[in-house]
Amino acid sequence: MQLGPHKNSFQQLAFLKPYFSPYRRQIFLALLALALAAFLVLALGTGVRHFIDQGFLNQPHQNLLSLLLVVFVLIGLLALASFGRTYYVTWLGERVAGNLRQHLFEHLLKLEISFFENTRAGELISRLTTDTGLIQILLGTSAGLAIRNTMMFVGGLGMMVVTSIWLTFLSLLVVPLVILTIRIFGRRVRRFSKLAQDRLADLGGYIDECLNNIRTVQAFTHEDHDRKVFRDTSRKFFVAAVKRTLARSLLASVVIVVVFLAVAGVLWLGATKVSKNEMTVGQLSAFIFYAVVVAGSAGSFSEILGDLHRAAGAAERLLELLSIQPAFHEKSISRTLPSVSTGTVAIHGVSFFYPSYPDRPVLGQITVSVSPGEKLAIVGPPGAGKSTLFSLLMRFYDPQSGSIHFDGVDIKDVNVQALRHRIGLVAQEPVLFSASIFDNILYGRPKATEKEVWQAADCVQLEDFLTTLPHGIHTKVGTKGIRLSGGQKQRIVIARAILRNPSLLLLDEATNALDTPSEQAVQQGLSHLMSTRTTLVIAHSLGTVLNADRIVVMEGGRVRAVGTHAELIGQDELYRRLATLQFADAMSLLGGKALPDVL
Ligand SMILES: Nc1ncnc2c1ncn2[C@@H]1O[C@H](COP(=O)(O)OP(=O)(O)OP(=O)(O)O)[C@@H](O)[C@H]1O
Repeated sequence: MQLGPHKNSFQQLAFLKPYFSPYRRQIFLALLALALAAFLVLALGTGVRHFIDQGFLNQPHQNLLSLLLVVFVLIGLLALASFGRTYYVTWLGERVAGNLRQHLFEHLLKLEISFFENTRAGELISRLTTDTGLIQILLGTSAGLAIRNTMMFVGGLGMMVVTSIWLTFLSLLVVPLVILTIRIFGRRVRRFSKLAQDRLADLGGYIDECLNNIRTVQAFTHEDHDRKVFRDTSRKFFVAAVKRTLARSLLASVVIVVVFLAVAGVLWLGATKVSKNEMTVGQLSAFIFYAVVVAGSAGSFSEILGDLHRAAGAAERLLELLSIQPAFHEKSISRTLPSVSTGTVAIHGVSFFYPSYPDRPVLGQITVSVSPGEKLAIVGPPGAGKSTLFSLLMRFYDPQSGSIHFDGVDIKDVNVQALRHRIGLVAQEPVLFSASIFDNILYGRPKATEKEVWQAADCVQLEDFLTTLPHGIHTKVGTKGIRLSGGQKQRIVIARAILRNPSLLLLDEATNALDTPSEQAVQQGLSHLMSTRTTLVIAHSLGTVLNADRIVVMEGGRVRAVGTHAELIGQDELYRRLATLQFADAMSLLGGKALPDVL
């Protein structure tokens, strides 16, 4: 699934509405503080008028002190209101952006595997951090400014009318000019904002891929190439960001020039009126004060609009993510798994192609049944579809035809998490998180006790290794377990599966040689894990196929033969070839005899 373009408009910001609903009290307090701050600024204008006309010009000694006192009280209240405004508006911005981020992350966790195959993690990280950051700036700063300035604009305009209707009329002539400027430049700001954000996401994606594969980068001395690609990508972002900033700066400066030219014109007209005694100095001063307030508010709208356009671009990108439907709907759940799990699997007539390659069938008419406690080995040449079968059992994908039953129930009818809860997948490549060994094992069943974690670690003979570590089982393994050897990693992921205690084990067997103590421990761990549950194992070693109850031979997405090792060696040409090629080393070691129980 590709993240595609979306219609861009301020209306998209409306998706934020539900995120505000739990915070009515804070919204009320923020609005109250905003209204009070705006009212007080406007009241200052009247203060200025009386200060000049009565206090300063006419009776300087009588009223000056009391007027000054009133102004001080107003300023004190203004400080209080400004504090409330800043605090509550910022609080709301942080809270809503945090909740949005949480919602997006939860949404991502529900999306199907194929989405992540087509979207780079770095791009998603950029959306979750930078884009929600832009929304946070809008809500935590710009929205407050917008409301305050709207109040000041409307209030200031009202006071201008009260002070001099004629001068107000003249001042308003400038408004259509301002609106036109905003429309012309605003569109450009929005376009370049989206572009800059897209380029930033590309940059994030590149950093993510490069740093995650740093060993390959260094091993292939790819640094120079990566430096160049990064510089080019970075330059594209810079160009887009500069275009955005240019459009934004032009918007701000043109609006400010237009507005303040108008103020200067009004000042000149007002001065003429004062000289003709048609207006008092106090009135003109108050008018100018209000005109500056109104002009300042109008001027700041261009800045706010810039933020709004940037946030609209971010909202568009976040909506693209949110509009992607999760793979599984609760509505499709019509059955529950039986309370006692036997681990039976019945695959019937399953055909499948990957959504990204609809013309390339990967599995065709697969029918296999696995009884409770049975060990079924799957063998076949590379690309036969063995791992794909595991992906279908895990419901990472759904087959286009046929059905898969687990514990007697069609897996399409049950809750996908309940299904996965009963399955333990041990992948060929051990996946570790940058946490301690203890936490990596606990990942299998987060509610397990410490004793149970230790028991799982004992099953894979981790004890000796743990004593060599500075913090024992609580030693951190580094990013992706970089500080551990391949065998140590494998033992930890097996311990994790042991702790999970699934009724069905899907094991993509590691191909490592079996001649070191570490790998013997891996095999013992696997043997412990397989002994008490239904197991499907993609087999790469002779030991595994010999110990399996049955072996399925796959080729080109189809089941070619099923039987025991002895049966297949006699009957199936491909199996014979696989056994002689793939298991040749082990067979030659034993002179062609069966291996002792290693599993
Ligand atoms: N995510 C994917 N998207 C598209 N095609 C895929 C995907 N994963 C695997 N394939 C294709 O599906 C086919 C079967 O792959 P699969 O990994 O199931 O084979 P396999 O038998 O497990 O191979 P191996 O033994 O090499 O691991 C291959 O042709 C592969 O290219």
